[in-house]
Amino acid sequence: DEGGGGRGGRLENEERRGEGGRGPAGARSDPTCRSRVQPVQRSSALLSPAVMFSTRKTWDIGHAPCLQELWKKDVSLDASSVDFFMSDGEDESSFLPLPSTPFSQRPSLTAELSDASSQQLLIQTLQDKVCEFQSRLRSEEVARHLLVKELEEKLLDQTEEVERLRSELGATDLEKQLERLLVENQRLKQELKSCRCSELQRAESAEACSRCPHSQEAGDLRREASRWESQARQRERRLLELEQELQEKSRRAELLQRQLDQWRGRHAEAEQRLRLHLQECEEGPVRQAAAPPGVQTEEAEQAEEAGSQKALAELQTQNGALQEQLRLQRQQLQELETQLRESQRTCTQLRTQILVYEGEMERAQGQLEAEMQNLEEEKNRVIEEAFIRAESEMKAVHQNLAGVRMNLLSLQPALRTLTLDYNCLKKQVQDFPFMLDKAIAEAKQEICQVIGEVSTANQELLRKYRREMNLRKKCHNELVRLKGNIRVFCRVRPVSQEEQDSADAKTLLSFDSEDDGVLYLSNRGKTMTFELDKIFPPQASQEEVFQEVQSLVTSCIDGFNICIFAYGQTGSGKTYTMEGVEGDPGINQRALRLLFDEVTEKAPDWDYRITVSLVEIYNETLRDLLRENPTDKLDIKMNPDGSGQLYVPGLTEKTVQSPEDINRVFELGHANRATACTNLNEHSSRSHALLIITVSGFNAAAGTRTQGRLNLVDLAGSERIGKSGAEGSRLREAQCINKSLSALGDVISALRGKHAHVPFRNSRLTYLLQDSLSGDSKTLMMVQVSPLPGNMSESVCSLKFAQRVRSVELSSASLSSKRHENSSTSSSPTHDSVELDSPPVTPVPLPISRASSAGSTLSSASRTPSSSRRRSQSQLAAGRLKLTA
Ligand SMILES: Nc1ncnc2c1ncn2[C@@H]1O[C@H](COP(=O)(O)OP(=O)(O)OP(=O)(O)O)[C@@H](O)[C@H]1O
Repeated sequence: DEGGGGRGGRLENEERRGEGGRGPAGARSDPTCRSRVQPVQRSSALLSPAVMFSTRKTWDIGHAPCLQELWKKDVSLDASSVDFFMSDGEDESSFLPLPSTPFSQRPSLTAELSDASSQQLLIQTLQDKVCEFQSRLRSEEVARHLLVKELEEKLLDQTEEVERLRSELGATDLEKQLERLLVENQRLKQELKSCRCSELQRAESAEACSRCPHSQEAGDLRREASRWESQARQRERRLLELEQELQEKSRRAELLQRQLDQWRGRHAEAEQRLRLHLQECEEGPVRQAAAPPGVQTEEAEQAEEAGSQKALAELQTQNGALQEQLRLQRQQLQELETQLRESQRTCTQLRTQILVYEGEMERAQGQLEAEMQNLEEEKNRVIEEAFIRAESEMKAVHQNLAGVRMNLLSLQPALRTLTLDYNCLKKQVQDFPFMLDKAIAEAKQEICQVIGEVSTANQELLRKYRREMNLRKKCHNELVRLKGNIRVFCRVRPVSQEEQDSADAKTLLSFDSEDDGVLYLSNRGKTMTFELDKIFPPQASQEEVFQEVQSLVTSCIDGFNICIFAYGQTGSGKTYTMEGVEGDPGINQRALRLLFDEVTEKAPDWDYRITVSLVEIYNETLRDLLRENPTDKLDIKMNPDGSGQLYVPGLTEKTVQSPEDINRVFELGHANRATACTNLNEHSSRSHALLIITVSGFNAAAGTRTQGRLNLVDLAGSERIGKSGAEGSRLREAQCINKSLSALGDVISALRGKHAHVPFRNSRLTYLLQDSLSGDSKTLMMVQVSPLPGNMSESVCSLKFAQRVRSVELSSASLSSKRHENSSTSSSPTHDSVELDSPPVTPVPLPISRASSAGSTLSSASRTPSSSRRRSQSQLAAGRLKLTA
């Protein structure tokens, strides 16, 4: 670079000196030549390094002289001949017609030189001048030869300089670099191809190892490789551009070469013209010398001298033209030098760019090699991992394959069986629609047949059911007729806490552990035995008591009329048994709840309606406790519908559908009973309280209707008037109570004695309960007894009342032997000694009524020896019933 720069600096200095040396003539430039040169300079400035480096041939511009030496020679030439050549400033056009002008003036010159002597002198002079001119021409020719030689040498030097510059500028290195880059490019292409192959292999291995955990890394590597591929493609494109630029430079060098050749041609033509002109100049004096002497005069000599002067002027003009040509050639040389400098600068730039590109290429190559190395290592690593994994997987697959083969061998028989089953099932499935249709048709036919049979059976069942119902009713009636419809229970209340503290707490009652129908009473050293249907000791719970009566309650649903009386002295526990206390209800609430449950159970077939009335009988006055004004008196009348049944006009009947309704009814009854008296406890002791439950049922399927009535009666206290010592209103109360209780005893006696007349009308109580006491109705008398010795007399009266009823019952003719046995038991010595102030029961033999009704049987839990005895009687009666049926 320093040598090139130095040469460039020297050339510029010499160019400046040359311009200064040429003076005004150098300042005049040919516009055509300038216009011809300038486009070339512009195009050379636009040449790119890529064109210059495209091929070496573009720089083969032939032999050229060194411009520096040429310039030095040119300067020396210019110093020796400038005064001669620069004497005239005519332009180039005046030089060209030079040969014609001397020959056109030469005949006039010959005519004027007539004088021989003068002509000889003139000729001699002219010869001398010609000789002088010839010598000068020769010298000029020599100078021109020298100039041409110098120009040729300059061209040679220039060519050599160009060659040298080419070598110095490293054209060969550039070509080597280019070749190296091409080789590198080929190598990169090969590597790229191998990378693509390896990528393909990697992709195949990735497909083979679809579960490879390095698939992500392989994807990254592929993206990196594609990035490098794109960079390589960019560099390839850059190389192509450089090649194109080099080709362009080559074309430019060829153009310069052609211009140089043209310039040489023009130079040769000019030289040829100069030679011809010199030859003509030499021939002119010779021809003049050949003309006849003696005719020359002084005038001729003068004319010849004028002609010589003119010729000399012409020669000077020609010399000026030649000088002008020389100046143009110098100018062209300067232009060529300028182009050369441009080329040198371009070469320098190209070299710099090449160095930069080389650096980039080396860096890129380094990066690419490192990436390739990394990729190769990564590829090898991934391949190794994949290989190891594939090996392990292959092992597992082989093992699985072996297991599968074993399974296959073992499964083949099963498969055959399954195939057979499948074919069989397939055939069955194919046949299934036809079979299904056939089965459906058969099923329809069977269903129709069964429906017909069921319908017929239903009709038959319905007929049988109705017959059975009638039979059942007949049997029940017969049973009632045979066994009686009144049952007598006794319940002994416990001693309260206050009563236990007193001295009178010792009870005189005892129970038979083996017979729940026997009660012993010790009085004055004597023991009385009372035998009833059931005796509840003090520890008997409300539930146990209700279990004994619930069969009676449920028979109400079947359409029977039921009466349950609580009989006993005041404070013996009647209200407790019937109503109960809070949290432990008595028979009333339990009966209603049981009825609800039974009705709900039969609901699908039966539609039941339960109504409730609450009535109080006080001093033979009937009052409705569910009425708004409970003090109103009610009357009992014969039903005007001609059914012969009684009814109470205006009696409130509340429909109950839930236990909540029951609670509301009882609360209302209690409230009305409390408002009608000053002392509720005393009032309740002196009045009868009746809960009348009516159950009406309708069976739509059977078309049957039932209606049963359950009368739950809490009777007034049964203590004797004499003992109580009552007077006035209390006496009247006691009389009314005695009257009604006596009437009840009379009615029961008449019913059991099957008297033609039953005195129902003797009291409001019996009159109101007439329908529930007559016919196939059932009655339970719950005799309440106090265990206290102080109440012993009343307890004995109550028990004797119950015993008498039962004695009458056992006096039936059908059971005469049993009655005799029982009579001997009951007529114990102590029995007769007890004073009986109980209601006046008519001592008429009553039918036996100790067994349960057809719709109500005693619970198995209460079966005792006594119960077994009673059961044997029931079986006997049932046998008779069967015979009757
Ligand atoms: N089986 C029993 N268990 C526990 N306590 C009872 C039992 N029977 C009665 N009692 C209690 O004895 C007391 C008197 O009972 P209750 O009022 O029922 O007699 P009563 O015969 O109805 O009297 P009244 O004729 O005055 O109505 C009450 O406090 C009652 O709680």
